[in-house]
Amino acid sequence: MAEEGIPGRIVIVGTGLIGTSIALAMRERGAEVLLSDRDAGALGMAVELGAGERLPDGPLDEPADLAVLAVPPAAVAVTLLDAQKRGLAAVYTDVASVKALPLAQAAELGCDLTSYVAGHPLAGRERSGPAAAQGDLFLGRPWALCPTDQARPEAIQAVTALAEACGAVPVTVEAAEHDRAVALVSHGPHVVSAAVAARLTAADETSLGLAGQGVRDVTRIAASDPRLWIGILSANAEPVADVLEGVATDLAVAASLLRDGSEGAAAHVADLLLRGNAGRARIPGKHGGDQKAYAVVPVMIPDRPGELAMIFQAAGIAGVNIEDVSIEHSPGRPLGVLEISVRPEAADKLAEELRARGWSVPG
Ligand SMILES: NC(=O)c1ccc[n+]([C@@H]2O[C@H](COP(=O)([O-])OP(=O)(O)OC[C@H]3O[C@@H](n4cnc5c(N)ncnc54)[C@H](O)[C@@H]3O)[C@@H](O)[C@H]2O)c1
Ligand SMILES: O=C(O)C(=O)C[C@]1(C(=O)O)C=C[C@@H](O)C=C1
Repeated sequence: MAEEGIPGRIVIVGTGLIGTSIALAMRERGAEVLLSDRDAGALGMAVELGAGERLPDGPLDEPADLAVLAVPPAAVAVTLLDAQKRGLAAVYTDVASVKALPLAQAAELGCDLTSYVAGHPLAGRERSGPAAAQGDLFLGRPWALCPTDQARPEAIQAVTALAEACGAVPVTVEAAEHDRAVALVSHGPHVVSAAVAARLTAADETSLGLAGQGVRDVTRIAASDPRLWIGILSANAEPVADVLEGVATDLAVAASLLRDGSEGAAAHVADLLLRGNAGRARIPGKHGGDQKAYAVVPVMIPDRPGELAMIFQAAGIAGVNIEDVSIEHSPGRPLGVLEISVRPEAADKLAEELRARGWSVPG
């Protein structure tokens, strides 16, 4: 039974990262979720993850409260038209990272704009597909809503309730203003991250071997799906180009000042760094609660076959559920660091079990 005040029956079209994350969040609130994707593999995996049931091919016995279109920006308007023709839901929303173009396309195709409220959760990951989905992805994050003048109040209310039920903070903003804003805080930074990461394609082994956390932080989002992102960037081309030109100017000036080498030049470069400090400080903290915080147990692992399996088995024997793992390799070294994320209350137990079995667990 769905909690009161939330859309109780939802259709999700597009069971990738965002669609499946919304589905998981809404399932946790007791909603009935019907899933659809043109990719049978993505759909099957979302169902297996417990995100919901398959949407039947034929008509529904009664329309769902809400349909969420979690498809790439270029597919939003056609998907909306199709969903409305099928009468899938009383209210429709999407999650695309750009808003003005899909809205214009929806109007051009003759979609019903009274039941449609465009949306965009400002939360995501550098990985695509249902396997990367997380039910707590949206906790405390802004969720932009861009209702047109034609949107019915009940439609706005239903989409607001979806965002809130996912733990996000709804922010109403006009579509063109949204697109300029995300060019600055999301799309521009994405290209800058890609440009920094692209320098590494020609890097030699010595340089790569010296990579620390700084370059990993700056390039995390450069690992994202280029097909999705070219669609986002080209649908928001002018605002993104404006941001990139500003960044390019700062970089060109910094390069020429560094070559100059004088004290005065260094002071000018320092000015860019200070502006960087000031800009970074202006990014607000998240509005609400944090995503689940896990404790990380680091384990030094010898580069030997079967080592990971034995560690996972030891965690199982200790009764500790592993939430996530990552491996830090030091190129050319016989040891790596396995970082095991577990619930904070389980961290000591796991560390003790692993130490007792001979592994080195620093800290
Ligand atoms: N990735 C992020 O960080 C992020 C964050 C917020 C919003 N968004 C937006 O969310 C949307 C989905 O992105 P994602 O990261 O989940 O991508 P994804 O690639 O993980 O998932 C997209 C899914 O849509 C399906 N799809 C594509 N066209 C379809 C169609 N016509 N009908 C049915 N299914 C279709 C694909 O098969 C895929 O399973 C995009 O519009 C994106 O701009 C992405
Ligand atoms: O954190 C990430 O990996 C993201 O890509 C998230 C991010 C962002 O730039 O904040 C990217 C695009 C989306 O439209 C919304 C969120």
